[in-house]
Amino acid sequence: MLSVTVMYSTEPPRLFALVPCAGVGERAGAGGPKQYAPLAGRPLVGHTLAALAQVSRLSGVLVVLSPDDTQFEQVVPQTSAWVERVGGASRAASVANGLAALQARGAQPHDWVLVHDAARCLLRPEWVDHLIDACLDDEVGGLLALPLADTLKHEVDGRVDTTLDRGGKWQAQTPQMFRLGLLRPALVQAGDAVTDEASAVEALGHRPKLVRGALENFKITYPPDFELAARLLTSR
Ligand SMILES: Nc1ccn([C@@H]2O[C@H](COP(=O)(O)OP(=O)(O)OP(=O)(O)O)[C@@H](O)[C@H]2O)c(=O)n1
Ligand SMILES: C[C@](O)(CO)[C@H](O)COP(=O)(O)O
Repeated sequence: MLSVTVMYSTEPPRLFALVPCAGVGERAGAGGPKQYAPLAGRPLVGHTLAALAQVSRLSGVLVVLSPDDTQFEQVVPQTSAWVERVGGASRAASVANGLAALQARGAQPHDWVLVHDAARCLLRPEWVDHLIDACLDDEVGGLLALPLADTLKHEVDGRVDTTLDRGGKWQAQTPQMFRLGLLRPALVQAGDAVTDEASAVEALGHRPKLVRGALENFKITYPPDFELAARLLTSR
């Protein structure tokens, strides 16, 4: 197992949220970055940040924007979140750059970072608290996730090639919560090969904790997702 030594301070660890918000939203087809699409009276990312703002144990929220982002301050004029224009070519690069920025702002290696997709705008503060409660005393950290509820097919040319065993398989969500001193080198080592933080931590030989999330915590990815999200947000 490759190991990364995290120096633990005697100070109690703080908790920060890091929100990657530098994607282009190609699959969503919204005509621009999906995080700024209007949704139930707010830009999509406004809902995400409003939920995180209600998590009292967070010492700060850092939003990672694309270097050429010109929209964030216009569409989210009032936010207590910090903003850094250090987004990269992949989600992993945006998160890695954001972690460096967070450390430059004073976060310590033993502090916890909860990475949450800007595009998971249905987040509820109680799910974040549930993750924190489950991981705060854990050696590795963990993530919200859901056990697969459907039968799983492998496709070739639009037809079923084979039916896969779904036993023990979970769908990863966010937030994903790890110590800064573990996650930063894990992402540097993993590079763009990973699609979530847990994968980078797993590649170092660790086993992140799976904490049951909620079906509603889905990621806006494809065009029909906007309408479903709008209906759910309006009904709250
Ligand atoms: N280079 C990137 C790519 C993605 N993200 C962020 O990571 C989250 C999850 O990514 P995804 O749903 O894939 O968003 P996009 O990359 O925007 O979508 P697509 O892949 O369809 O272009 C989003 O909040 C997105 O803004 C990011 O910060 N930097
Ligand atoms: C991090 C993530 O939300 C976990 O499910 C997901 O991997 C990000 O989506 P992407 O499409 O891979 O950017």
